[in-house]
Amino acid sequence: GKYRIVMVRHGESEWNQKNQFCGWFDSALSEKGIAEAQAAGKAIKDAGLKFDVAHTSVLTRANITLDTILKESGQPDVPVNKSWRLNERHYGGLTGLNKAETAAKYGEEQVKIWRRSFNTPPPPMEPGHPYYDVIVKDPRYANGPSQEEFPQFESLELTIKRTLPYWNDVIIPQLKEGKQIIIAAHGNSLRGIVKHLDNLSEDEIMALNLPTGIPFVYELDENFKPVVSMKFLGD
Ligand SMILES: CC(=O)Oc1ccccc1S(=O)(=O)Nc1cc2c(c(O)c1O)C(=O)c1ccccc1C2=O
Repeated sequence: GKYRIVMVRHGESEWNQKNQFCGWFDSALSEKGIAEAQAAGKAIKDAGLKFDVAHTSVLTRANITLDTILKESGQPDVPVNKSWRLNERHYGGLTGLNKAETAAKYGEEQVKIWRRSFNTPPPPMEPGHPYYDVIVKDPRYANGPSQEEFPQFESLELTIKRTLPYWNDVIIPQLKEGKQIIIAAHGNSLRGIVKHLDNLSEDEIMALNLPTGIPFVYELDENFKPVVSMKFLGD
């Protein structure tokens, strides 16, 4: 196709390891997550993929995944653009809870509803929540979102709604300039891009769980329609 773009979901974080909702909390990569990022870098190197620019969220687990990939593939100086719009979904008041705590606090039925809902949000993260201040006051959000539009929770629908402007207003123009791009982001922000590219339904995108640390390639035609969808490296 006329255009090609590489994307990768960051590796396991320390909170993933404990089955805790992470969302906008800045959890580090676990040892396994670091190893996944190194393997991703090797796959990129073996595929001979070179980039002019890289995009990622403002969350460390995605940033380190990207840095590791760029270093492992011998291109440490690729300029990196960070945006909150590529952040993971904000799990609101569930942030930090694990499976048992979530079920204990809200009941299995509510969890089942949340799991299969595209537009039902989790409860808000209110001031006083253990992670409210560390997230809302993080200087990384100096360039947005503004205090008024700062999310206290996100449904998958809301996550996709704030990720797609980045695709349309930043990525597409750079593709048009002929730039080779890699995006290192999160399961739900990448779902937004994939749903848009492949015109997937709400149910189809909710059924898609992108694997961590395995880069995938899209080849797009002149209208940015996929001619190759989600080709995983190493396949
Ligand atoms: C694999 C796993 O243990 O997932 C966890 C982790 C923390 C809490 C609950 C669970 S669970 O086993 O109930 N599974 C589980 C639970 C949930 C979700 C989900 O995708 C999922 O897989 C959501 O997307 C989700 C989205 C928005 C609110 C709640 C949930 C939720 O409660």
